Amino acid sequence: MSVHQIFSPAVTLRDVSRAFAGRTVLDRISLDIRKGQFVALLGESGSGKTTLLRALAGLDDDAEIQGHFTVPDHVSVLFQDARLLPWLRVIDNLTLGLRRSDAREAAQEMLAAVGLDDKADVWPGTLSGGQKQRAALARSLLRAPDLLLADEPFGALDALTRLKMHALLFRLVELRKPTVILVTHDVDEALLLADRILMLKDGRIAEDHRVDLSHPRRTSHPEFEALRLRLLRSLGVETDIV
Ligand SMILES: Nc1ncnc2c1ncn2[C@@H]1O[C@H](COP(=O)(O)OP(=O)(O)OP(=O)(O)O)[C@@H](O)[C@H]1O
Repeated sequence: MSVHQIFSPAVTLRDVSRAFAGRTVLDRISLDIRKGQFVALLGESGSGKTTLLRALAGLDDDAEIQGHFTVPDHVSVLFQDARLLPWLRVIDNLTLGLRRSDAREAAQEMLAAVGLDDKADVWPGTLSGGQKQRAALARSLLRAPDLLLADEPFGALDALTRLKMHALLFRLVELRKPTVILVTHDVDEALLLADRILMLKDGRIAEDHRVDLSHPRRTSHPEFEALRLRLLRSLGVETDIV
């Protein structure tokens, strides 16, 4: 591996701006994210997190984006709703569009990895919310993305299922080490999973924190708690009542 490969970032943004009807949402954002880094993107509601993610995912109108950004070739996107096609069985949702001869075997393995090995042949409509999200995660990771863009993937799940999904996502990401950008409202989720936490405010990256805590992380760790309070305050939460 050359020095260039080691240090070249997976994602770069240079003066990226996006406005809707003349109102600036992203304001000349410049950023480098290194390969394999797990980045959590926080920000108040309406601060532009989804807008930024959609731009990187190629889901926005290129003509409307100013500035320049680069992402790797293989990008997977995970949304809050699992977006499984209801007329395809779970395994066919996973293999849809996959061009590899062992697609079914690989999909079955991935389903096993997310604890859904017995659900391959059922219809998505028969799955619980957590199971759908696990299937969606399996579908994303089956594509072996270099970059995983996740927009509040666990936002609609109950607290217990969320915690299980955190552990699952962390375990699967550790195996393949894609670069991850996770949009979340949940400060604890960001602190439990991410190496780096970005705070979006007024269209800019207002804060950029490195999280050096080892895994598994404990919410009771003093550094965890200190950063948690700081992030909550930045999000406008009165921290004396949380
Ligand atoms: N297609 C659109 N047309 C007009 N305005 C838009 C469009 N998409 C987003 N916006 C505006 O851009 C701003 C940022 O929206 P965005 O969804 O990126 O915020 P967010 O940080 O992801 O919010 P939330 O945390 O509530 O999901 C909002 O004011 C929103 O109304």
